[in-house]
Amino acid sequence: MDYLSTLNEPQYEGVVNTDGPSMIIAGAGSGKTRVLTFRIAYLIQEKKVDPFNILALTFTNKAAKEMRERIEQVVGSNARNLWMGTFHSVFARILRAEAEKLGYPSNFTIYDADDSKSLIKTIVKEYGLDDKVYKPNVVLNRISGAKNRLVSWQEYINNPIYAGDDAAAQKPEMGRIYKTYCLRCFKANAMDFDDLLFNTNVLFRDHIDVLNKYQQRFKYVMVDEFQDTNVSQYLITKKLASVTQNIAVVGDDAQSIYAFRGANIENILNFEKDFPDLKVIKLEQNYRSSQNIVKAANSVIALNKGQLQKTVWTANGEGNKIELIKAISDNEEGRFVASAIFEKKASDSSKNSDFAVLYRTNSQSRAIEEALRKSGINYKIFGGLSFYQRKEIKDLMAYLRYAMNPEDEQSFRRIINLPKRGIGTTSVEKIVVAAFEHDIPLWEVLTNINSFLPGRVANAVNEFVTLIKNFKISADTKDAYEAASHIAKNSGLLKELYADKTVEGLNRYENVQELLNAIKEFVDSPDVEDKGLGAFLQDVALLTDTDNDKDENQDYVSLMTIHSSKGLEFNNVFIVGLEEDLFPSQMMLSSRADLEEERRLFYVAITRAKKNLYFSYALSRYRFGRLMNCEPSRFIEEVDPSFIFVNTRYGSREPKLGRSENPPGFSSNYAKNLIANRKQQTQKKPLQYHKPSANFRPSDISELQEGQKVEHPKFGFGKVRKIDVNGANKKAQVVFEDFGEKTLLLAFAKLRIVE
Ligand SMILES: Nc1ncnc2c1ncn2[C@@H]1O[C@H](COP(=O)(O)OP(=O)(O)OP(=O)(O)O)[C@@H](O)[C@H]1O
Ligand SMILES: [Mg+2]
Repeated sequence: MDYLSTLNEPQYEGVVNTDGPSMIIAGAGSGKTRVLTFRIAYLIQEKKVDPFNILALTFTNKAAKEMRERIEQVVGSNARNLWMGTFHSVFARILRAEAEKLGYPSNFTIYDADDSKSLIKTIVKEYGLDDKVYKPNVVLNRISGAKNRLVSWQEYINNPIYAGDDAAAQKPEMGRIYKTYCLRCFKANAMDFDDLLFNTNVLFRDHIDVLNKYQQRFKYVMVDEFQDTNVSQYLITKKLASVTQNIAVVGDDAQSIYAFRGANIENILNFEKDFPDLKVIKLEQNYRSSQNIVKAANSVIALNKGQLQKTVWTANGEGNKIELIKAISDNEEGRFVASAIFEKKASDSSKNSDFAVLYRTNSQSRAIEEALRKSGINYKIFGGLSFYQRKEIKDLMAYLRYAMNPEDEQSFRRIINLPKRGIGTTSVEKIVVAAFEHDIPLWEVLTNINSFLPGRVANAVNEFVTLIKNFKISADTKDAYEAASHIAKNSGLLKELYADKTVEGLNRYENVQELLNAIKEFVDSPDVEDKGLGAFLQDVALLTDTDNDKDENQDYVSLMTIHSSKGLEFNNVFIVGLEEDLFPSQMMLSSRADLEEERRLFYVAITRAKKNLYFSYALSRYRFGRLMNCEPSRFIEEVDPSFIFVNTRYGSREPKLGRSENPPGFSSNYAKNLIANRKQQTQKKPLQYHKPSANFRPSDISELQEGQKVEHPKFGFGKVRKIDVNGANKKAQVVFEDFGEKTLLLAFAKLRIVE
């Protein structure tokens, strides 16, 4: 068995000790995921366990897919029957099978965060409450928090301790909104993401026979990234494994980064209590990264007080130091990243897929994206406004969802007047309220609309009903692709998009075609058993940020948030935007616990790198629509400086922003300056614009030359780097002393030529 011979001693223990509970809490890159993968292969191949009896819970569907592929390499296609996926996808599947026990039909809809928010908005409005007090986001977070602690709306209302004592909880109507939200979801045959876990808990609590069935089925349970499970997820796992006790969990407390979403690090302690026969396995050797990277990561995480003691070392070579790059602006940062990738590819023939750019927030991708595009480097953004969040895609998806479930209120609202049928929002409200007040299904109101609305609108609704009935037949009788094509065509959506001949319109049309392609692919895939529309919709509803991996065979640089990068590895990693208030995030500075979570996030980012790691920061950046002056992140300074090298080749243009010129981490004064600056500047101010000189008069710039010095009324003095005569739009690229490079359209630019 050659795959076992590649394991070190404790990894081997983790693989072959398949009976009874075990837990591996170990540092990044030490092979935890690999142990789980091999353990499954071992169960199937050596222990002759039927894959049907194995359940493996991963953090993303992508991780599940990769594990499955690796297992298939060992055991062959037999691995297909494994149950492996995210908590949400596995339990959505169980809930579909058992839905009627909870009073749901099996074709229930899964509401995404937008659906949930818009439902909350509606409820807040219906109650005549102020949506500045009851912000949909805040309310949703609160409801989500309650569900993840398994606090039902009844408990929330009856027992104020559940509501908590923070500002959000003090709002008196929160309980009522929670209640109505749940009732409306139920009525719409819909579950939100948190319900998938909450309802699984209810199912296993109230239906012992069902629990027994799954306990017997899943004889071996495994959980990756255990540190990020919440209470609700933990309870489900615990219950499933409580009979056989064959459970293995792996994780790293130093990588716990979802406390803000209810992940509970105490699950590690609970696990020890709940499974007293536990075998604890330690992995200490990191196989992923160079010495420099491992040591740098250790030096950072050592600053956290609340960590379990762990050793992480590597036998890998020393490797290169971390390169630190300073940029004047976010755009320049993007260009540096692009140049560094370009040069690295040229020097050692790396592929695009060897690179990842990691950032704290999705909005940072813009500058990086632009620079990569200009350099002709293929890239892909994970997360953010993904394909499935685009309007035209959501529109068609709403039709598909509605054809499956005519009680789905959010989809109904989206499509009832799309394309326009003359059914206004007042009529829509009347319909929804009628269903609620009479306590009848929405579909019943629609099919008896003449009793509720006056003639003209009623006629329009009747036409809509006929259309949906027709769609329903096709959803019930055809495969997902045929049904979706039929619906796209006959709903009028495609026609409307086709009629729009603008570039955006064309794009939208192509996006819809692309969705149909994706459905075709789904239907054609040998891994898919159920080829119906419902199965496809469920698949899409449960996509996680890193899943959207359609063009797998292409070679691209990965752009993603650090949160999404968990568990992944790349030869070369850029951590960009290492600036105070961005990373660590401004919102995470209020308590030591929050700052420690940010630091763990930094640790996760560092440990994604195998060979080369780059840090970058910009001295100014557009945020919230304003140009902000930024300071380098404290995290840069927290890395032991002996592992860092300042790359002045990229960051050579010194800005004049009154900052300390010392690169972070290199001078003992640096920390003092940083602290002093931070105290002075608790509130970030936008950069001061230039005051034009007294003799400022715009010059005739039709003759503007490269190399000339100019004055701009806002950006001050600068030098013309390049003039671009491309068609009618003559542009100048000017490097301003204080604002970095700007591209100005000469037809509009007010410039004084100084010399
Ligand atoms: N014994 C080994 N021999 C060779 N390579 C190994 C060994 N163990 C792990 N690796 C490799 O090290 C890398 C990290 O392993 P893995 O992803 O399983 O670590 P992990 O502990 O799950 O990391 P993370 O905490 O980031 O999720 C992988 O490329 C894996 O193939
Ligand atoms: Mg892992």
